[in-house]
Amino acid sequence: MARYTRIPGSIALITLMNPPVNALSAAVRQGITDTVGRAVSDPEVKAVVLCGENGKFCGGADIREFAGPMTGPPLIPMIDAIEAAEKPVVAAIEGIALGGGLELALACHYRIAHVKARLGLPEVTLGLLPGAGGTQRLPRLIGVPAALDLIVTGRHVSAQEALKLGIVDQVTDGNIQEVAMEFAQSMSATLNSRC
Ligand SMILES: CC/C=C\C/C=C/C(=O)SCCNC(=O)CCNC(=O)[C@H](O)C(C)(C)COP(=O)(O)OP(=O)(O)OC[C@H]1O[C@@H](n2cnc3c(N)ncnc32)[C@H](O)[C@@H]1OP(=O)(O)O
Repeated sequence: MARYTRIPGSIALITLMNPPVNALSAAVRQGITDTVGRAVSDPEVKAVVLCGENGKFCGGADIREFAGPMTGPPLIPMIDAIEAAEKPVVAAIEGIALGGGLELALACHYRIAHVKARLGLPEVTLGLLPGAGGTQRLPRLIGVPAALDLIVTGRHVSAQEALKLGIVDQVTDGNIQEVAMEFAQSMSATLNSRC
């Protein structure tokens, strides 16, 4: 599931809700698809913030659904729709952004991480390769050698290392949602002043 909240000041806050790690279950993918569509089509919304409930952004694919048939919206079109949104979309990364969770964040236009967050593409530890754009978006963002290191080792990086590598735009020890919403607001103001 994903909760949609309209924040005064023209921000839509989308919160992933799937305890314990807000993994991308069929219901979460459906929730993201629906709420992003709602935010994009609402003329009052100028920017979008994507976050996870209970201090965790997203743990990636829901490993509890691996045994069954795939249901719900596929991941790639959902992620591509975020990248294609004509309003700034900011990922507010707290706790973890792993696997498909990091791929989701990479499709956002900006990423803000809490200082204690960890990011990574651990697919290789499951015998997989990142399949939702991570092998394209990460090298474009940080270069091939650094991206390859993360993809083939599956190691997690701290928020500070992610900042140094260029995966995230800002690190904060403050309230991640408030910082991300302020950032989104200023990005939308900058974009609007240029139009
Ligand atoms: C539809 C998309 C299809 C494909 C593209 C995407 C592919 C991927 O995303 S592959 C990557 C999937 N994610 C992972 O491999 C992460 C695996 N988890 C971890 O590394 C760790 O659990 C953690 C770092 C997320 C948390 O570690 P820690 O704090 O030490 O806690 P636990 O390991 O004890 O886990 C707590 C709790 O969370 C459950 N859990 C963890 N990850 C997932 C997940 N991806 N899906 C569902 N549930 C997850 C874990 O089982 C524990 O549950 P219980 O407390 O009930 O045992």
